[in-house]
Amino acid sequence: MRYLSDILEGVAFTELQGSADVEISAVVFDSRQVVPGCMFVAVKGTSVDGHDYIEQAIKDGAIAIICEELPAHTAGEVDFLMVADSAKALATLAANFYENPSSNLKLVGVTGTNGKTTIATLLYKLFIDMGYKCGLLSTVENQVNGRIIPSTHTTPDPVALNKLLSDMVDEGCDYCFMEVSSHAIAQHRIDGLSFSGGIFSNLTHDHLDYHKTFDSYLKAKKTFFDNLPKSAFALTNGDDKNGNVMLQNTSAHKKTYGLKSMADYKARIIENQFGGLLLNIDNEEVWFKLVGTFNAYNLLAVYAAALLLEQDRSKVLVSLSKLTGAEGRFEYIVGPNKVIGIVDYAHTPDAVQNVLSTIHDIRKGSEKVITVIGCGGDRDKTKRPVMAKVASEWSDKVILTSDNPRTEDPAQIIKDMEAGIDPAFKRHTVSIADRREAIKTACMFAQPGDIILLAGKGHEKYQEINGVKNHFDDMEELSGQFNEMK
Ligand SMILES: CC(=O)N[C@H]1[C@@H](OP(=O)(O)OP(=O)(O)OC[C@H]2O[C@@H](n3ccc(=O)[nH]c3=O)[C@H](O)[C@@H]2O)O[C@H](CO)[C@@H](O)[C@@H]1O[C@H](C)C(=O)N[C@@H](C)C(=O)N[C@H](CCC(=O)O)C(=O)O
Ligand SMILES: Nc1ncnc2c1ncn2[C@@H]1O[C@H](COP(=O)(O)OP(=O)(O)OP(=O)(O)O)[C@@H](O)[C@H]1O
Ligand SMILES: N[C@H](CCC[C@H](N)C(=O)O)C(=O)O
Ligand SMILES: [Mg+2]
Repeated sequence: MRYLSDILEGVAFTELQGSADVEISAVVFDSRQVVPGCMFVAVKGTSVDGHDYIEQAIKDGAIAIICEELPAHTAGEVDFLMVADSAKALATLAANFYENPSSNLKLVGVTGTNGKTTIATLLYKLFIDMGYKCGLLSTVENQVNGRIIPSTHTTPDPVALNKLLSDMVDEGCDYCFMEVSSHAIAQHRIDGLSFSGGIFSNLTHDHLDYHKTFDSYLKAKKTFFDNLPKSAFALTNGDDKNGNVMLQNTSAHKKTYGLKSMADYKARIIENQFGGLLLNIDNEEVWFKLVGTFNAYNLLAVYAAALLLEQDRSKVLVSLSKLTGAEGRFEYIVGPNKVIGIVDYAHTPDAVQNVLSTIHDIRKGSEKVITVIGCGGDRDKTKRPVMAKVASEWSDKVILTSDNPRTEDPAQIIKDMEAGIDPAFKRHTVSIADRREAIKTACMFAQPGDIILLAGKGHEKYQEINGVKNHFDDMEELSGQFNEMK
């Protein structure tokens, strides 16, 4: 139990009706989760306004209400607190409720369009391998020192987030590595957290449905670095066009990594093959299990962050060289006739281009590349034609299919994709809305040694159609097909 007065610390409220001397059982921002004695925070959302649920929350037992506007009737035993921005207040309230767990951990946030899961997961695995107790908050899963907690978002809401951090503190964790999505920054999910470091991977086209313009997407990412404390490090990819923009207004220690530009942490690719990467990293040659130029960046970011967290350089390299990447990121299996099947989470134009150019770099000769790809429904529509264009130009055959159509018509999403394909590449393209059939067809097309890329769903274990998540797993489908081909 916590007192309202404790939870209000640092919250700039403009009006308080009632007494701050009451015990609060929970902080809740969804009326459907109200429990007796809780505080209900009314947040204006993208589809509805939490203020419309205040009455329901009180009926169900909320005893304190945080809101931007007072409802018409405020009589009764309930406390009302007015704030200028409920979403911002929610983050502070949640952190206070759980006694600011982030200040008892070394918390490192990773942001950027692509690579967040890979970098955060590698850091988690690395620090566990070096003997620390750690936490991980990622798209694939959350972990509290080895205990897996399924994740619903890349970055959880402030209440779930602080609860997870508090569990990490209770279990004696030293570090937490977390992904910081642009939605989370814009929605103040991470406000009030105390970061020891921030890492930027890259910025390319994604989420313009939500941020509207590339500039506001960039500004959201930059806010994370603007708000880092002086004691933290701000580590950026110096080779990315916007890498240095991220650090312009931060007061944290500025550090860079890169393969091309002048940087504090440098690496050079010596070998890039299916078996892994040989990097010259700070003048030492080391083999890593991950594949592709983009993973050279991810590995270098992890190496640099570990050094900034004062870890021993040679221990870091030894551990890092043993690690595999995150689930569903460039995971491959070899089928009959040496056909290679790759499952990857590329769901942006840049990621599709990176993964396909990697395949081109590492294939041995004239093997054909067959790509199965779709685009999410109810998400950025402008990336659809671009992803299809990139896939068609970098593959010998493309099968356009579904990837979580959500509430949209799968055929329309495929049409949006087809619009991006140059007529010269159309004859290499087929459209099969059913992803299972699309994967089966790719396997049928494959000649000995060919490479099949299943892009976009990575670790996901479902296909979301009309609000229903049906079990679907690209790797399971692929290995099933390979077994049938035997
Ligand atoms: C667009 C978006 O990000 N939406 C997030 C947002 O919901 P919202 O603003 O739409 O909420 P809303 O439905 O309008 O409701 C407003 C308020 O009323 C409350 N409410 C609503 C109904 C009710 O009966 N009672 C009630 O109290 C809600 O709890 C909420 O507080 O706040 C919710 C609570 O934190 C999130 O769950 C929700 O994520 C949705 C489900 C989502 O799909 N988000 C994706 C796009 C996202 O966040 N993705 C990023 C990663 C992207 C990447 O990987 O790069 C992520 O971090 O996961
Ligand atoms: N550093 C990188 N640069 C460009 N592309 C990358 C990079 N790292 C990974 N990718 C590509 O992007 C895909 C997603 O990688 P990852 O899951 O690590 O990114 P993410 O930023 O966590 O994505 P999300 O925003 O969906 O959570 C990978 O499967 C790969 O195709
Ligand atoms: N986490 C990201 C990627 C989803 C990838 C793809 N499978 C889709 O459903 O669009 C998002 O929410 O945009
Ligand atoms: Mg991720």
